[in-house]
Amino acid sequence: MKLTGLTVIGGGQMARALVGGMLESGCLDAEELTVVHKTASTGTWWTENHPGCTTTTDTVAAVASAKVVMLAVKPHIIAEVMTVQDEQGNSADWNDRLIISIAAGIGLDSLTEQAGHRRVVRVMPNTPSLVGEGASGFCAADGVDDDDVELVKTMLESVGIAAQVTDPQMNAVTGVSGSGPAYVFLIIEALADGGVAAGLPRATALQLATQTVLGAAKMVRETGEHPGVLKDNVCSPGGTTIAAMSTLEKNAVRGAMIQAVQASANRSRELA
Ligand SMILES: NC(=O)C1=CN([C@@H]2O[C@H](COP(=O)(O)OP(=O)(O)OC[C@H]3O[C@@H](n4cnc5c(N)ncnc54)[C@H](O)[C@@H]3O)[C@@H](O)[C@H]2O)C=CC1
Ligand SMILES: O=C(O)[C@@H]1CCC=N1
Repeated sequence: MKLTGLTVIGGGQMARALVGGMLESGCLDAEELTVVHKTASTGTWWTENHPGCTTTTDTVAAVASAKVVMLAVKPHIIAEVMTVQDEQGNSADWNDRLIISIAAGIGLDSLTEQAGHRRVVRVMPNTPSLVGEGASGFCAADGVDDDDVELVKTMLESVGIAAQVTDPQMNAVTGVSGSGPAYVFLIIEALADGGVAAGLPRATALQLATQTVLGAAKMVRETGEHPGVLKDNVCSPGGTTIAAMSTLEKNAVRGAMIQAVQASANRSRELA
């Protein structure tokens, strides 16, 4: 299934990753994409990186020409976008369009009220969508039919995996996978720092750290084993790893990670 008539409002980091991944996967052609941007440099980025797409600052016209509208601005800009008017004072017509919001925190009740209809899907994607390894959660309002759900799943699965959850669970999705790449980037950076501290050249340490995270994630996914079992398999009795694990537990890394997820989920609730 190909996506046609997509207008994306806000062409920043997440739109670049998600829509960039969809274009790369072939689920969307650049000719079917319109990006509404605020700054000239963002418009230039899209036309240079995805030739064939349309860029504009006219939200009202871009909504009028769309079948599907993706809201990819910061949460506090959503209300401004939904009530935008053009120079002639015409408002955007959100009717007859599937609305997909990727804004953290903004729930379906608020989105449907602002859209004036209930054909609305809330998505929480993540930036690895850019390389086809995204993890997205989504929930749909009751005006969304099975075809729309299939379309959204096709779109998200073209860049990774997609899990359908409830609207309240979207905050937890934000804590785990929306914000999650940042935690993992921090871990990779810290692993590499440790390698440098132990005497490795920076480039070698970063290469080994990156591949280790990739390999460990792939093992969990492909073996289906519980991560605790896989961890135990690395810990030789009296060996190096259990010495390291003891240090990680003393420094409460497990608790820190749980609290990080909760902090992100709580912040997502606050953004509502
Ligand atoms: N960055 C991430 O990893 C993720 C972000 N999100 C959500 O995606 C949304 C966008 O976040 P980012 O891409 O990180 O932010 P960003 O700041 O990189 O992108 C937002 C873009 O919207 C533009 N913009 C502002 N007002 C506008 C308007 N009236 N019309 C058109 N464009 C306008 C800005 O100039 C900017 O280019 C947020 O709601 C965020 O919660 C969701 C999942 C992950
Ligand atoms: O930090 C943020 O608010 C956004 C939402 C999830 C990831 N980035």
